[in-house]
Amino acid sequence: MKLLQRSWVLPEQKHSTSVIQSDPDPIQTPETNSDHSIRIEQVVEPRKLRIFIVYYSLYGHVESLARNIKTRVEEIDEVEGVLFRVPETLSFETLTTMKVPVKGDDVPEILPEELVEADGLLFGFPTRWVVAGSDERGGWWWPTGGDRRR
Ligand SMILES: Cc1cc2nc3c(=O)[nH]c(=O)nc-3n(C[C@H](O)[C@H](O)[C@H](O)COP(=O)(O)O)c2cc1C
Repeated sequence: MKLLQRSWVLPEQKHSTSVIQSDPDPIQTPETNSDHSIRIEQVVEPRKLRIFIVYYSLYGHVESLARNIKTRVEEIDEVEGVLFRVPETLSFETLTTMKVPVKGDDVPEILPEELVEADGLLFGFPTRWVVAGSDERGGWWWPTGGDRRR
């Protein structure tokens, strides 16, 4: 479904907007009113709700869960699941010693400050000695600082 968005842009840059349902044909009609306000109508695609699925996974189990969750999330109409990795903080030597499989590059990394771009958040972290692994606790999660309140 597409939406027809009507905007009135006044000389002082003020504008009011109303959104109503419309047929699928795009329309874009700039007009000037007697009070010099400009009327703009445009058909817009309603944006899907974006749920960020943010995970850390050494051996792939949490990654597998995250990919499954993305599939399930996208069974909901107008919802998109977007996968993100927490950046790796372990060195290449440590990863090799721990026999960690090489990760694919189809899932981008995310920075804490980018979390606010999501409409919803789902996190997946493996348990390490009863708590979330230290990558999530120390290297990534705490720097979100004030953003956690948003
Ligand atoms: C060093 C280490 C410590 C772990 N500590 C715990 C723990 O305390 N409790 C638990 O249930 N699982 C623990 N696990 C198991 C992992 O949390 C579990 O295997 C998880 O699925 C691994 O996820 P990944 O394959 O995505 O890395 C530990 C695993 C490792 C390697």
